[in-house]
Amino acid sequence: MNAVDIRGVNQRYGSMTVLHELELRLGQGEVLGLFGHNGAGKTTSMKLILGLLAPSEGEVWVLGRAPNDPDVRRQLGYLPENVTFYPQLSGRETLRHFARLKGASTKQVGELLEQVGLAHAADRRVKTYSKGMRQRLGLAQALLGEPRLLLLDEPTVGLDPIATQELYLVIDRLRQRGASIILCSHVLPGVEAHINRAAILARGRLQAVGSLASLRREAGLPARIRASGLQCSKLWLERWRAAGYCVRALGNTGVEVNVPDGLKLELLRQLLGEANPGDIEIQQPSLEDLYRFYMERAGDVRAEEGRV
Ligand SMILES: Nc1ncnc2c1ncn2[C@@H]1O[C@H](COP(=O)(O)OP(=O)(O)OP(=O)(O)O)[C@@H](O)[C@H]1O
Repeated sequence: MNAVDIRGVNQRYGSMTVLHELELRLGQGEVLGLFGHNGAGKTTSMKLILGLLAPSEGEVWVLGRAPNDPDVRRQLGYLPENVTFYPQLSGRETLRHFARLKGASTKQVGELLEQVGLAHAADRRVKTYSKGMRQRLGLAQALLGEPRLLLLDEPTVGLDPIATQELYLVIDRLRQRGASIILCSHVLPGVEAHINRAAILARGRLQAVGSLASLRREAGLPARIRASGLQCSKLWLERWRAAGYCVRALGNTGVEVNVPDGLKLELLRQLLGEANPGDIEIQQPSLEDLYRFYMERAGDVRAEEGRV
């Protein structure tokens, strides 16, 4: 049984269709990154999973049942994009309040505050919390009741780099415990190591879904090899340019070459066998490179939104 099964969903607001033939599955214990431009349909997809919207056409199944089934709701944790709390309550009181609403045990509260790094501020009023602290409290709220499925909308907004890393570690731990997670984000750097698959949505259509390795294969984007400390870098520049590679000099002794994935090892063998580089750096296409590729393939979204 999948944690989430979205089959052939078209979603309309009035006469506007914002999701087209959406097919998306989330396996148990899997972390899926859902990425897309503003207005791509990420929050709408989340609302369908939460049972806050019924699909105009198609089916949505969550943990094998209808999304609005009360049993499913108890097993769901949600961190909304703009999380708000009662400013007069302390962090601890806030979590207790949400635990009662959710029918979860309040015994977890102390442990959760510890887990998100808020134990020291547990009894301070939320109005004195920084944005990052409120975001972490939002995450603790989503974790109440040990949900089997977590939906995190922009969880790293407002977090500093160390707090962001800590949040990813929490996600890793939850995955190890078998939770299934959908993580929506505009912040791509750093997230790739913490997701199993990425789904890229543009204009309400799923452009790609898969592991980073499979998206790299499908997109066919080149890897970048940088060699430095070469005695005859000009020779390598000319040789690779003649072979049709995109290549540029890096200072007097370095070369950068863009090479299709299948030819990467061959070029590395040449370099190591025939030259004596001081250092070699290999850069695979990043999640940002892949995102850009699929967005461009979907058409210029910014033009449609009137931003260019
Ligand atoms: N209640 C609504 N009524 C009408 N249109 C809506 C409503 N909610 C969203 N939309 C439209 O649906 C489309 C998808 O919106 P959605 O909020 O799902 O996008 P998103 O990918 O979450 O965007 P963002 O990254 O900006 O949060 C947008 O064109 C948006 O204007």
